[in-house]
Amino acid sequence: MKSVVVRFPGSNCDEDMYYALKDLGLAPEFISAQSDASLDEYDAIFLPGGFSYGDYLRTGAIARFSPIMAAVQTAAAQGKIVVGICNGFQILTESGLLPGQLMMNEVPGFICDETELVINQKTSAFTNAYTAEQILVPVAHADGRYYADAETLQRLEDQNQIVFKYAENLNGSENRIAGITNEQGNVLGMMPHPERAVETLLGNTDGQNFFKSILATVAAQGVN
Ligand SMILES: NC(=O)CC[C@H](N)C(=O)O
Repeated sequence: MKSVVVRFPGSNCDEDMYYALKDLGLAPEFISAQSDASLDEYDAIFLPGGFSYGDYLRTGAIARFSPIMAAVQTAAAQGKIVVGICNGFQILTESGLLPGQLMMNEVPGFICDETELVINQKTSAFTNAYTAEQILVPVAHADGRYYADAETLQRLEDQNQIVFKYAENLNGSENRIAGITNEQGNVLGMMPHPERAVETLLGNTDGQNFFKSILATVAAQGVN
């Protein structure tokens, strides 16, 4: 398989993401958000964390107009794996690829910590390799409070689109939501950072199975 990490002006988790993908066999490349190239050659597309366009206006609100986003929309519609971590999640909601919105944390301020996540959907494209009920994953955000209207929240619950929930609600997210997919299950956004939990030397490998799940999903689609 081949994967790609999209670099926006202000991305700062792009190298971490690239390292995790490379280490775990997802064969990444980088592409600039300013590119209008096609993403046809890639099986999975990753929008990393950071502060695209300085978080001005609203997080992700400017980045979603980047030239590359047309190809990201196409890839998502084709059923390819599209992942947005943290600022990437914010860009995906602003793009309309995922429902809802990321708002300022309930207690305003930047949270930099590790947090327990409940794996709420074990069979998703992003969690199928996990056997654990909960995993420990780093978080680093000021605008991580997931918000959607009651009808949308009910639909997310009913259609099993809530993949990760916070064990303890650290930012005031509705329904303790930490990560969701689209209806088709191929586009995922999450605020915590699995790419920062893949290295024994750094003391946490709970993120590895996130990437192994994607590898298994792409392999099941018939891609080597
Ligand atoms: N680590 C990140 O991606 C930060 C996301 C975003 N800029 C926020 O503070 O909420």
